[in-house]
Amino acid sequence: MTRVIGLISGTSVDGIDAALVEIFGTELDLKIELLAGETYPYPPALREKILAVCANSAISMAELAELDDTIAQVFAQAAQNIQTNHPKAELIGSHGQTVYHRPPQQNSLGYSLQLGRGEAIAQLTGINTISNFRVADIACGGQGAPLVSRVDAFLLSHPTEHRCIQNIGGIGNVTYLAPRNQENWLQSVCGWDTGPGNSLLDLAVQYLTGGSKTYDKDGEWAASGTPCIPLVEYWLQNPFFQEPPPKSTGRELFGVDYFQQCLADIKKYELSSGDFLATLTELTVASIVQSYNKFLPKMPDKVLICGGGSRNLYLKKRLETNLNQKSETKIPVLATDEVGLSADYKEAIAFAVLAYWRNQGIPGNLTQVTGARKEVTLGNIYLVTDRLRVSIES
Ligand SMILES: Nc1ncnc2c1ncn2[C@@H]1O[C@H](COP(=O)(O)OP(=O)(O)OP(=O)(O)O)[C@@H](O)[C@H]1O
Ligand SMILES: CC(=O)N[C@H]1[C@@H]2OC[C@@H](O2)[C@@H](O)[C@@H]1O[C@H](C)C(=O)O
Repeated sequence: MTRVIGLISGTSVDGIDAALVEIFGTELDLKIELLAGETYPYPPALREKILAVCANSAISMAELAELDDTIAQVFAQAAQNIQTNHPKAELIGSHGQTVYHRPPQQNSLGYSLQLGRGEAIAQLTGINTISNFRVADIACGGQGAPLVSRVDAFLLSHPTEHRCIQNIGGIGNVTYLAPRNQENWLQSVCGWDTGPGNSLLDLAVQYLTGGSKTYDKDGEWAASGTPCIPLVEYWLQNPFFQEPPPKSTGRELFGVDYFQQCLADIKKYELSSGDFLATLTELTVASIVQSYNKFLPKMPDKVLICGGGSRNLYLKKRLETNLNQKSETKIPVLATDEVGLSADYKEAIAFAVLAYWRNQGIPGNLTQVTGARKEVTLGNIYLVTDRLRVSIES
């Protein structure tokens, strides 16, 4: 057993998800025990700065260095806090904070930058730390995302059920899992970014409330409105939604500029604020279901949702309705908690597992998901215990 801390702050930039887990086995026998899970909100000024950088505001190299170190410090503090009243962890897997993601183009590699450098976290915590998970996959021509699919496969596949594991964070991403009893089940895993999760919804709530609210709690505001389907159908014409996998995205596409365009588009319709939020929710839901209909080998028996959007009751209801519009048999939408894996901390758990695999030389990517030429171990290892130095001193 290895005790590992997983750390991540995603595209919602709402805070650091920390998970303290005990990990057993390797792949087919992989098991995890969640000892503690917590979200540590960013200080408001730091969140503002990160969101500005994510929205492409220019910063100097000195400001970039300072931001990288500040994020490393708050990540290190989260690692210390999550261990309170628990035995010390042996390893940290830190995703860091994505501030820029550029999928590979025709003849050029992708690029993905996560701030909160692992070498600083290692020194601040005194715990061996693994970070920078995306670059090895990108160097092999991959998208560098989504990386949770291999972890989903070994933690959430079922002997006989076809499952979709749908993350609804700032951005949405899916992993399709064929039954484990099926021959070559691992090779038949697929996955991709589906498009906006909560990113546009959050921007809309912040716009409508002058910043006094940052999200639509439980989807109550959207539930008071009616989605404008013609607008959703117009937005779904965006090339991203037609693009076959492998594909990844971020706030670079579904961020502030896209939101401003949505605002301009609604001017032609007399939408209430509830209608506007219902319509943005419908875009998230319709982009998910359309990608299943277009790119899955078959529709799943069950959809398991995770990420903050899994708490949005209106979104969950609309997803279930949309999924079952054409389906003969009812496809239930459940939170991953229902199958024993925390919907809130699944991504943090995933990076704990990816670090654990890196430490054992086990690859972390699935080439059929990211499009990388080969499977590779993911992450840079930063050691604080140097065996050589100990042997010289002793
Ligand atoms: N009770 C709730 N009701 C509705 N929405 C919620 C609720 N709690 C959280 N959310 C939504 O979830 C978002 C945060 O989700 P999450 O932490 O999964 O995003 P993330 O991990 O940063 O994104 P990504 O997975 O794209 O990196 C919030 O910004 C909010 O929109
Ligand atoms: C560059 C980046 O941070 N991408 C995120 C984003 O947020 C959701 C989706 O897009 C996913 O592909 C990815 O993160 C998760 C943890 C992943 O790599 O699986």
